[in-house]
Amino acid sequence: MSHLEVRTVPPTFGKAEPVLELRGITFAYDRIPVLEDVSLTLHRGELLGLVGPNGSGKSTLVRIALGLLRPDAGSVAWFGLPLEKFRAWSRVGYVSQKAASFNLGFPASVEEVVTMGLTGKLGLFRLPGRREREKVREALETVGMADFADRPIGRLSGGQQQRVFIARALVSDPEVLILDEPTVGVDVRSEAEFYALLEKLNRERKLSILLVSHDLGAVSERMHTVVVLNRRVFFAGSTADFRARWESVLREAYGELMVPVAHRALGS
Ligand SMILES: Nc1ncnc2c1ncn2[C@@H]1O[C@H](COP(=O)(O)OP(=O)(O)OP(=O)(O)O)[C@@H](O)[C@H]1O
Repeated sequence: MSHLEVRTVPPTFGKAEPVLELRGITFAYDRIPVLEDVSLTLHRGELLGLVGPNGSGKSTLVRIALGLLRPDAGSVAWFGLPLEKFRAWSRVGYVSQKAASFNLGFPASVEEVVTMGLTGKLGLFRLPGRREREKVREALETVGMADFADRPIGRLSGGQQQRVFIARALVSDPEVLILDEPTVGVDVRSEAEFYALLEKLNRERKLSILLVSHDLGAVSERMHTVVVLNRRVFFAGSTADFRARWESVLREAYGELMVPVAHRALGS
């Protein structure tokens, strides 16, 4: 992927409004420490890649950001409001790691699955009206899945399912999207399309995106900023800065073994 243009951080990020701010997050499952003094800021309009080896605490950090787990220390703020006071969750779209391995026997149609993304706005038992159905269609069009609206979700490929789950997260018009390893089990072509979709959403809908990923190559080329996590933060900055010193960062964060692998992934 080395032929792709390397993006740098738009200089406005430093001044852009923070969408999500994690400060000094420390967390342990029982007594096993998983995160130590982790800070991370996602600004408006930023494409941020959160990378780290297996078990480095990425999903845990996301779950803390979403208020699904309570940190032992540190704070979370959304749009400048402390998590405890933040209620406007329709501003935040989330696609979990498990979305790509959806139960193939699940009978709901693509349209129904995306409509579920409106539950917060609709209430559980109200049927969607014309306006809501338009929103669902619009979200499916954005991800290129409008032709599949009537198809049972279980009869789609992993990459197609992933797009449907992104549509479900988009249907409430969020300002930020959190994606936890959504390209697991997806082929290279779908992966390239996936990054193109993220760029489109960022450009056209001004979405801020936090992407959890293992793919150092794609993240360092397609995102604006990168955070390298392994219990603590080993790097946070622009992808251009990361590419200038990735070898020492990865040696520290992942260990020596990762360096030759990363050489291939980063195409250098
Ligand atoms: N519910 C849990 N109870 C106890 N330990 C857990 C739990 N969930 C995760 N862990 C442990 O916490 C650590 C961090 O896990 P986490 O899922 O946050 O890592 P990750 O970086 O997202 O990993 P991966 O890249 O493999 O998805 C791991 O050692 C994991 O085994």
